[in-house]
Amino acid sequence: MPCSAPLATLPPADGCWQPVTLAPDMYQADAAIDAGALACIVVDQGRIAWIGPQAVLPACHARLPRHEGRGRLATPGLVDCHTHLVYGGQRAHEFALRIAGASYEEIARAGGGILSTVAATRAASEDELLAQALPRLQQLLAEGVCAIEIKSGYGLSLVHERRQLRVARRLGQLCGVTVRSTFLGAHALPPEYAGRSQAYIDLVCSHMLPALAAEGLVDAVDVFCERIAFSLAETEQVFHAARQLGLPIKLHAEQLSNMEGAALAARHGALSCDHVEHLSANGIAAMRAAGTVAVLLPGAFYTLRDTRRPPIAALRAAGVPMAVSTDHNPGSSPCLSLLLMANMACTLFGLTVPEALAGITRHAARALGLQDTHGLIASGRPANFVLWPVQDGAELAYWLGQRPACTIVRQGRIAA
Ligand SMILES: N=CN[C@@H](CCC(=O)O)C(=O)O
Ligand SMILES: [Zn+2]
Repeated sequence: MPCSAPLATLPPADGCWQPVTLAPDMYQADAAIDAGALACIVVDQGRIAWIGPQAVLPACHARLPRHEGRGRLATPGLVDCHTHLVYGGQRAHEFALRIAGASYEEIARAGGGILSTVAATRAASEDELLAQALPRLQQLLAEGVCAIEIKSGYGLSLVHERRQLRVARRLGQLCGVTVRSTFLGAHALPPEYAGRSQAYIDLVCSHMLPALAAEGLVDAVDVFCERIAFSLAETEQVFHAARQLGLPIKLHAEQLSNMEGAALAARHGALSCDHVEHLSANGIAAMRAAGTVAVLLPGAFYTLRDTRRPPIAALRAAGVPMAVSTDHNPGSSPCLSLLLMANMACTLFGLTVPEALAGITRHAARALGLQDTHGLIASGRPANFVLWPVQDGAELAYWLGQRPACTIVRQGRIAA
């Protein structure tokens, strides 16, 4: 599997990758490339050193080894910007309950849903969580993912949230992939705090978050703002705590109802608001003003057989960047294909193909604050790109359940 070998043992990608074609809007060339012209990507010491037409490759790069590009289509490494990849167990029985007519909210209110995964996650050791998450990550990486967000939120106590975040860090090291870890302690009310929501949020803000941040385990902070989770006031309290620690924020916003969480998050400078099926005009305006990314999660929409689509036309008209992610989790989106999500963003939500491809690269990188290093092929950046055996970028969103045999350069190494 692609990440079972330590990154350092994989062959370096240094050299001239040619000939390749470059997907439009996914690169910044150092010399103008005519549409469809064969190009070259130069990697030196693990970084992209030059991009341009083969014909004008600077002599200084000619000494580098040559890698066969076979005319393949080059895109940046994919970015999966919203996952809950580390957890114990699975929830297939809830799938059966929903098919029989129960709703996600009803299952959650009856003590299932997120809380059933909390029980399974707490029961697992750190090594067990790692062993369960690793094959999931490997599947995503095999499809070209080069950066991924992993949230906590199935521990809901200091010791158990720490365990999830530590596994996220270990996965990044083990697989040589950029992992952004997001603290989602305010994902659900743990059973031992039933009826004491404010006390739990106080614990999250004054104890759990500062301790985990001090251990270097937190890159961003998220909240599930919803009628089955946390209120607007509780959400804002977590945002204040995050900002005091200088941590960026994100929000699970307007998934099942309009809580006006997106507007609140945007006012706090959120990197992203995610789900957003019930997003209001007010929320869109605030996101536009703040430059907040809308992260679309068609896997959850599909799995929960939702009928309310995110307001794509209004987001597009406002110029709010739209990212697309798997939302991999055992309840609402047990999905391990970002390309399938690009397909569904088109078919279910009405994104254009270029929008969907920007959604799993450039805009997804921005949703993680990684816009300067990921999501675009450009000189000076770490070498993260994929060479696809297709002629047309539309093929990436077109095939259903097919994993193209691609060449993957991740963190300057040939990973596949
Ligand atoms: N909506 C909240 N959190 C997850 C689902 C978590 C679960 O059901 O386990 C989501 O993003 O869809
Ligand atoms: Zn989520």
